[in-house]
Amino acid sequence: MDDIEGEKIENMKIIDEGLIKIKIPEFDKISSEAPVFYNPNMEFNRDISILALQTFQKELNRKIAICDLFGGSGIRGIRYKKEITDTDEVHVNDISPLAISFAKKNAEYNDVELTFHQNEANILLRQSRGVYDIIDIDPFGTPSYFIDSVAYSIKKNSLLCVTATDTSALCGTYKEPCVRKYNAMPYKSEYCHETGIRILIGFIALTFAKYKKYIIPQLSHSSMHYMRLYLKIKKGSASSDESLKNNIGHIIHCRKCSYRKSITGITTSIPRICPECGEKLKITGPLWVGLIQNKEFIEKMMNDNSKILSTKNEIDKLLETCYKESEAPVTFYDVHELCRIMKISAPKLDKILNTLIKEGYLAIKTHFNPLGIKTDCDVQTLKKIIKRLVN
Ligand SMILES: C[S@@+](CC[C@H](N)C(=O)[O-])C[C@H]1O[C@@H](n2cnc3c(N)ncnc32)[C@H](O)[C@@H]1O
Ligand SMILES: [Zn+2]
Repeated sequence: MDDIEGEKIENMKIIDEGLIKIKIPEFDKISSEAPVFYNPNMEFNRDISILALQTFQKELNRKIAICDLFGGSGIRGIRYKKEITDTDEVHVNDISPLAISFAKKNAEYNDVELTFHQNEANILLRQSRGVYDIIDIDPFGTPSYFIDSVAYSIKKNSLLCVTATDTSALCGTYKEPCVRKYNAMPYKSEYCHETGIRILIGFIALTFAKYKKYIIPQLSHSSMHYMRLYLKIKKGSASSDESLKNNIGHIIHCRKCSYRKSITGITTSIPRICPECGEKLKITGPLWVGLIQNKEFIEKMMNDNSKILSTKNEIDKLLETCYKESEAPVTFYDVHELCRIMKISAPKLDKILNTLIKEGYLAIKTHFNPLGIKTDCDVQTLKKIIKRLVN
């Protein structure tokens, strides 16, 4: 039995992850109601983070200070300290006194020295401007409440890692929460996980611009129930203006014929009627229409994926797809959705990909959807190609 925060915790269990072991209270189900939050399904997220943070540290080529702003059991911060070489300080924060007590015990248990804060995340960020090279935000649900404080607090030439688990808002299951939290109109299309991640990135970019800071996405992925971003942060008013001008825009989509297009610019006029079939268009945004993957950064992560990570194979697969996606066009076609519109049965994905490539088009798989194709081929030509393959 352990005595933590004056409470006797009857049933403890030991979790073995990466190079560490932590003790947490026994729980029946993963829930924000648990006395201390731990989600075993997020091991993949933490493993990728180890790789991304190590890659960033190597690029900086000096010791780095990391803030794990929503520490929970401490597992993330402890792993960062233990598994990333050349960390300087790792700070772990959580609003819950019980979580911080567990995190402290777990740090001792793993023989690592960390700095602990028991604070509301916004308050810690406002009090620690310019301190951290990396800030990791892994809250319950939306990160939107914390983005302004991060934008104020974070150093230039730093890395921001963001998890969002409110995918139903970002993907447009309900419109109002997305408008409220991200000031953007979502649309529940077959590629809504991509527009969702782009809404999140766009919201961060627009918030950061107030502080003359801008973002360069390094790796963006939608996995299981969450979205995760790794963004480099730079500073400069002219570059922030330029970044918004080139990367913020809207996506127009026709429900009837599946035509879609990304429109760059905040004040650019947006067509309302589908040029292909005359149907009224759906408009998503404002969102990030620029690149969401960085080839060089991902390549470095791939080359570095030699650490002992139990999700290594899944990481390899994701990184390879994101690497290929890095220069692909915005949005993708879901082959089954196109075939549903055309009322035909779907040919094999690889058959379509190979035909597109043979005919001189770009054709790439996407991590967002196993049935998705990113291509520069227009939708009407793509439909003709698919029809030809079926006949
Ligand atoms: C999703 S969990 C973090 C999980 C952890 N990063 C991991 O990898 O296991 C979110 C944590 O944020 C804490 N929290 C919630 N609201 C907070 C706030 N406003 N400021 C700081 N911590 C907060 C909760 O107590 C909880 O431990
Ligand atoms: Zn149309």
